[in-house]
Amino acid sequence: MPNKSVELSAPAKVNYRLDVLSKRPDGYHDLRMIMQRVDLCDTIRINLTGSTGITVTCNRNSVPDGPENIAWRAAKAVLDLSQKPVGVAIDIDKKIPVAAGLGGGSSDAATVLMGLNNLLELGLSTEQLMEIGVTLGADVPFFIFGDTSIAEGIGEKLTRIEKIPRPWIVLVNPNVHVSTAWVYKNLQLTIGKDVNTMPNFFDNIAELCAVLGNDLESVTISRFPVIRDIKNLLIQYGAAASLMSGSGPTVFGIFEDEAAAREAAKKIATEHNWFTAAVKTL
Ligand SMILES: C[C@](O)(CO)[C@H](O)COP(=O)(O)OP(=O)(O)OC[C@H]1O[C@@H](n2ccc(N)nc2=O)[C@H](O)[C@@H]1O
Ligand SMILES: Nc1ncnc2c1ncn2[C@@H]1O[C@H](COP(=O)(O)OP(=O)(O)OP(=O)(O)O)[C@@H](O)[C@H]1O
Repeated sequence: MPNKSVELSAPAKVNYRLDVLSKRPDGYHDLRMIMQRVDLCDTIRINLTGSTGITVTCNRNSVPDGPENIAWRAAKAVLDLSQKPVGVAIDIDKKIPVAAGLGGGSSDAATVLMGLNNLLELGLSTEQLMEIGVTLGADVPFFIFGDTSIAEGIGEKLTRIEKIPRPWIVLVNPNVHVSTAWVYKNLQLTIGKDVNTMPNFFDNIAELCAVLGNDLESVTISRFPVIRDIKNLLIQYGAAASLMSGSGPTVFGIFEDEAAAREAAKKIATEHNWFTAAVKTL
């Protein structure tokens, strides 16, 4: 069994829409979101080792390497379940900004769950992997599900979007870290929020742009006003719409085509010392 290994891509996500519906007794919030994967990926190398135990290495100092790493906890969950006498060495080549609203840690964890399921030949179904995933983090099931989805519950109830355009996206991150827990804690819930169902069919980019929204945006902007400046800059440089992703601070702009996205990303990167990337939607 040992000496088997695999190298996998763990993509980032953006939230096209994030409605917070209510606060639950357990402190989490019921949400309704539209989630989309984008082609900005961490590379995850998973090696089965002869000795037992889990190690995580990463090219970024700010990412923890022990049990605090969500990828470590994903490996632990699978090893506990499998009862096989193997160890796991995980190496993360981080490309996704950390604590950025792009779901990087969640995607790493989902990739480890799926990768180990294959390497150890456990035969766990997508549903079983998603059930393990939600015990690690609310965004993890989405990355196992894969497709562009409406996510409900705390993020674990996923419905495939029937039709949606695949625009280019420009990501801009002003190099500050945002704590997701802090954002939810500082959110003032709107009483009597409209909880109508979310559309799951979009004919074109205009229809998609019309539905964009994020209830967490004003909370994070109150702490980091630069997010509003980035939203405006993306529109100025040709985005059809712009929005903060997840709990932020990363802002994304929607572009019809690759050339326009790359041009906007280049201008912003030249003018500002921010993380900037033009990426495809997956
Ligand atoms: C902001 C989003 O990224 C949008 O996709 C997610 O809602 C957050 O997903 P995540 O980072 O995987 O979340 P977790 O690691 O499970 O939770 C981090 C913290 O966010 C808060 N949290 C998260 C999800 C949720 N539905 N309600 C919450 O209130 C909780 O305070 C929790 O302690
Ligand atoms: N594999 C990992 N990659 C990145 N951060 C990790 C990882 N494991 C643990 N962390 C910790 O988790 C925190 C959140 O990181 P992450 O990049 O997942 O946030 P995020 O992009 O805001 O996620 P979300 O969009 O789900 O809220 C960081 O402060 C980091 O220290």
